[in-house]
Amino acid sequence: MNETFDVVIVGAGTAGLAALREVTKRTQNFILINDGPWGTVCARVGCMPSKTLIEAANAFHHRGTFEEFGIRGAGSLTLDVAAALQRVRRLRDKFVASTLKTTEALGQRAISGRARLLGVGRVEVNGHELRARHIIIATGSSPVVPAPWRAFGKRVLTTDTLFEQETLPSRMAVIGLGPIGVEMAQALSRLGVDMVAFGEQPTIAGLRDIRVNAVATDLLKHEFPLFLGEKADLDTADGRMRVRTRVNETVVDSVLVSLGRRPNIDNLGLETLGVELNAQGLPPVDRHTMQIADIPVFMAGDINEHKPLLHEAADEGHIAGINATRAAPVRFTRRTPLSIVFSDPGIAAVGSRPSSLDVNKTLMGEMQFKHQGRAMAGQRNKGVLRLYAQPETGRLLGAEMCVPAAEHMAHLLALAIGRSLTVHEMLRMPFYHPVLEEGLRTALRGLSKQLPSCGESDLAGCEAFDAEALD
Ligand SMILES: Cc1cc2nc3c(=O)[nH]c(=O)nc-3n(C[C@H](O)[C@H](O)[C@H](O)COP(=O)(O)OP(=O)(O)OC[C@H]3O[C@@H](n4cnc5c(N)ncnc54)[C@H](O)[C@@H]3O)c2cc1C
Ligand SMILES: NC(=O)c1ccc[n+]([C@@H]2O[C@H](COP(=O)([O-])OP(=O)(O)OC[C@H]3O[C@@H](n4cnc5c(N)ncnc54)[C@H](O)[C@@H]3O)[C@@H](O)[C@H]2O)c1
Repeated sequence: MNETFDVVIVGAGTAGLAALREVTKRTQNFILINDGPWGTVCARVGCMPSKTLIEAANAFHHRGTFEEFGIRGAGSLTLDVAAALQRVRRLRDKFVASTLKTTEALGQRAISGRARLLGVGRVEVNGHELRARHIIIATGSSPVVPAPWRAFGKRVLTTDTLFEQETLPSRMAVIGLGPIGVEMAQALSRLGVDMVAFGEQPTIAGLRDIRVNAVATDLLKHEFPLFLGEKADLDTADGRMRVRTRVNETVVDSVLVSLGRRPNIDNLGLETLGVELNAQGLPPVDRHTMQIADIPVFMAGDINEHKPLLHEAADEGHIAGINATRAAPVRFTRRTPLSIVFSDPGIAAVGSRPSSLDVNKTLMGEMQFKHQGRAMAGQRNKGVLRLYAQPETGRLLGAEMCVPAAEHMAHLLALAIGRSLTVHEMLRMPFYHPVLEEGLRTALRGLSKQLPSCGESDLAGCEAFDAEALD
């Protein structure tokens, strides 16, 4: 191929597909290159199969609430693990098929192969050199597995292999308690695996608020042993796999390694771009344009390590796709930070993180869900929600939580924070009764008490009854 393409997109994950959508609106002179299976990490081995497995685990786990509801016979319910895993793969295949529709229609403009950059405007794939006016790099990330651990073969699982299992081992360890470790350790435990989990940090699931972290870790510890604050390593004891920390050791059949993910940059040729690379081997990327330095190369999605989340990858592909087809890049305002971990209760963080706020200059509001009426009715009365606000203006800055319906609460708060709403403006919103959001209102009222009071004719000043049935 001697022609020069307007755009070459490297990587057909969520970021690459979002870029493709924008590029195809502006030019048909493009190439999309993908190494390995098509269908995106999200649909194949990420968000979707993990959430499908979690749903099965939670459905079975809820039998533990039946007796209290007066439903008898829960003790005789059994789980067909193989069938649950088959369902994960069946749905996974549908999810993957839905992502393939766009790329299958591309014909020769979609190339399977491992791309390597040869310089600005030059990409090599399958032994051929392609020329491009603009390049979008969206090669994603892969699970970190320490080299010595690979010697354990199939006994070491990652989320790349977990959903392919026909059945589950009896005893497992999860090592690494970021979002993936927490979600999978709880799900596997609820599916009947004898679980033990290890995290190097004192916090789990990316939480920064130590009060929320304390509640979240305590809730998980009721389900399986959790060892925090120590790095774990693997070795062998009498031919069996052993997980060791400085203070603990335990023998398991298998390990799910969730130590984090590293950008797919091996042999990608980033060094040929003529820009300085950081210690991780990554170039500087402007998160408002997705451009690398001032060269016609863009980098979107998990590869750039900004925020390895699906909606951020999609936004970054969108930005890169538009900017790779323009003479001068447009600067985009990024969205309010939002992350959700699909544990039960859910864990979420919105807006400014407590670690970035001056605690002496920030108001804190808190709600413990133990006494929240609607949560009690559904046997979901666990967890804590914490809100942060600016004292001078009463503006809501951020929130962290481990509460029932965290995913919905977090979206409501993201809207409020994105619109710069104040505590009193939020308290003017109607709160239906009885809903879990009344717990959010209690936390807002806690903040309101620390602010100058609103006028007598203002419904934001309507106070709590301090009664489980009414708040
Ligand atoms: C288990 C798990 C659960 C998750 N759950 C959630 C969740 O609930 N919510 C959420 O927001 N996020 C979640 N994520 C994160 C989310 O899946 C990612 O942020 C997102 O998929 C990243 O998309 P991407 O386009 O950057 O990369 P990918 O989808 O990984 O796409 C990159 C593509 O580039 C290809 N490639 C790599 N190198 C080359 C090369 N040299 N040449 C050509 N092609 C190449 C890869 O093979 C791949 O096909 C989860 C991730 C995992 C692993
Ligand atoms: N619900 C979601 O949004 C969701 C779900 C899953 C994944 N993701 C995305 O995928 C990314 C990767 O997730 P992750 O959980 O694998 O990575 P992570 O980097 O968030 O967490 C990995 C954890 O493993 C710990 N660790 C590393 N080495 C260790 C050792 N030897 N012993 C014990 N602990 C060790 C680290 O300290 C860290 O806390 C996340 O950052 C997230 O953006 C999102």
